[in-house]
Amino acid sequence: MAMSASCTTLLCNFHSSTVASLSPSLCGAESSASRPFSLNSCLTSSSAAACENNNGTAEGVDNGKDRLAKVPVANIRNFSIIAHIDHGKSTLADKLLQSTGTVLARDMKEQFLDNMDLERERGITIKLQAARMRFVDKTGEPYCLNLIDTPGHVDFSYEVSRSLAACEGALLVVDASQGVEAQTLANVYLALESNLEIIPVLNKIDLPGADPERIRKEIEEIIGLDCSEAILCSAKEGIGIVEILESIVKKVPPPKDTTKEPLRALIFDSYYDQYRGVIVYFRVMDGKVKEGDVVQFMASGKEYEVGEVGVLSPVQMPVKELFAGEVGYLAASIRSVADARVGDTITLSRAKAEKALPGYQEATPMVFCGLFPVDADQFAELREALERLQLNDAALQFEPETSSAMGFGFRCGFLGLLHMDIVQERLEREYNLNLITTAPSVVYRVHCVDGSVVECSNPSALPEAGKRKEIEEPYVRIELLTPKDYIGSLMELAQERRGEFKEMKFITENRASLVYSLPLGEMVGDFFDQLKSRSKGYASMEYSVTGYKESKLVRLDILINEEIVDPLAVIVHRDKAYGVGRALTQKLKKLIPRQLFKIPIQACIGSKVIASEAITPMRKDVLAKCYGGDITRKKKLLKKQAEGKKRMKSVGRVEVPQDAFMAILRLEKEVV
Ligand SMILES: Nc1nc2c(ncn2[C@@H]2O[C@H](COP(=O)(O)OP(=O)(O)OP(=O)(O)O)[C@@H](O)[C@H]2O)c(=O)[nH]1
Repeated sequence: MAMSASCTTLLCNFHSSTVASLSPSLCGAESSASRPFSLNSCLTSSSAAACENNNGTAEGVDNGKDRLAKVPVANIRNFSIIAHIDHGKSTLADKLLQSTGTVLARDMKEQFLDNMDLERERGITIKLQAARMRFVDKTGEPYCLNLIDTPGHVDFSYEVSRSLAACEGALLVVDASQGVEAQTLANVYLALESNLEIIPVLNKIDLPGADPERIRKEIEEIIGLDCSEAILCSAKEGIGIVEILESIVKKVPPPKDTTKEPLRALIFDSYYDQYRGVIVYFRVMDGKVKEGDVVQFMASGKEYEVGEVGVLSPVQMPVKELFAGEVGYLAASIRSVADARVGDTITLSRAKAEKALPGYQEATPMVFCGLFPVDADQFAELREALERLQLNDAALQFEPETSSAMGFGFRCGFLGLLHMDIVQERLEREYNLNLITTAPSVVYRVHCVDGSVVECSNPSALPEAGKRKEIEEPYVRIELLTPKDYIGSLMELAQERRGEFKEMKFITENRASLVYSLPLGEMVGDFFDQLKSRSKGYASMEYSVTGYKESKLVRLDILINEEIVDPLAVIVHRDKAYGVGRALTQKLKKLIPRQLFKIPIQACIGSKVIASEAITPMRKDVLAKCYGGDITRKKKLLKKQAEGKKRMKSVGRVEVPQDAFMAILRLEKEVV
């Protein structure tokens, strides 16, 4: 997966004074916001003369801060920051960049590494980024530190694992007022699998509720990590930052100098740049790579000639060559991120490595939904927008879908719900599309009587009852960490969602871990919201897909005004079908606006109606209260009404609003 935050945005975020400070020759260059790529082309010329490499060391542009000065491999440190969401990873990364002079404080937009607008708004890191810093330790020895940022959401754990595999060490950031959370655990396990040196950092010690001693013990008990030297830090106030840098230098081992071996470089990120093709971020594990080399991406088999290699400081700065241990980028006019996927190994085409680096996985979408343009004329635009997003996001899948109720649209596959949300939001925001989205569904495996097996991600396409032998659905192992007061309500939640209890452990006196096996289909939707609301925000969760299991599932069809509305069809467990049918028809009755005629709403399994409601006729006359007079006021009211109708889809003669297509996700209270 590669979500599409890009260095385009990164460059745009630079203040023109930063541009000037990077290279004197850039003074007076066009604003990076208006011409994001002018910065890079300028850097190409300024750096060409300055880059010289020998015996596995890196040398680059001296921009006045020696940021890219030459250091031996023994003085390189590659590290990551792992943390639960909101424990302060991005704030700490910002402070590390500032205190090493990599980015000047005055140019620092808060959370520099989270550079995509959506990330900023949601306060979460979706996309990984990397930055090279120069740090001189207290003995006066200069070091090159490469920070590889990781996304902080369960949807992207594969990316986390790849960026960790590119490092030798990791800072484990734990909020000193909150303690260990589910995501902390999941990430620590990933780091341990990659044999990383882990440095515990207790963040937010400035908060009145911080209790570093308690959290120190908690980490030791739960993770078994020695925390006697854990660093006390307040990323916000800049406390403990130098100690962290010293500790990285002291504890994280340097990369091995394997420059003489055939090239193997691990891709931990890539994004599509419309002018230069895909830009690949990688760590050279063995060998070396330079401009002009023909490289092969071992998983995709594609070969390209390298047009540029460089380092991230954090803007891209071309260098002549990158050696084992170094982190950098390359551009090779690659057409799509699918050719250079995260986790793939880059090797030289003329001197191939025997084996690719371990750990590569294809991205498999887990959640699907239908996207339909409200205005049928926007179908071509939607296709183009999806194609453009896909250039940058190898995990996004889509194929055309036709629905009798909705017309032409696309069935799209995503890694998880966050991924789905982001893609939808980008389509609407960046491509100005007005979309109707159907409720998310998982992929069901249907065994048919004729012996065939059909994978079905669209409830309305589920084979007829008579043709099916059994249906399997994906299951996840879910671990919930919660204060003990909420154990009861979370167990209730898991049981309502057909969870099978696996184990419960008290990880400290007050906090428990609950493990369930749960159908993924029950988790898409509002599970996370429910978890947060039932635990007053204190519980956290982590899940991984374990496989498929047979379930007694049925397809529930919804008829509005006697017409089947296929995007409203849902696959539910047989025991829940009546409750869901009743709740869904009641909910739709509330959501669909009254019309001039009576509208029956029915829920059916096959031809059997299991619940029905009716919307009584009435015309909503927005002008009813507007006696006489002012035409402008009337126009305003009518315009408002028309705007409200924008996100509606006509199904036959009935206008169905967007909310109705998501009604299934908000039924919990109603379903018994
Ligand atoms: N009081 C205090 N607040 C902090 C500190 N560090 C971070 N914060 C705040 O905690 C919130 C979350 O910080 P982020 O840096 O965005 O957390 P994150 O771990 O990067 O979150 P994701 O990007 O979602 O993974 C922000 O409001 C920060 O201002 C700290 O040392 N003290």
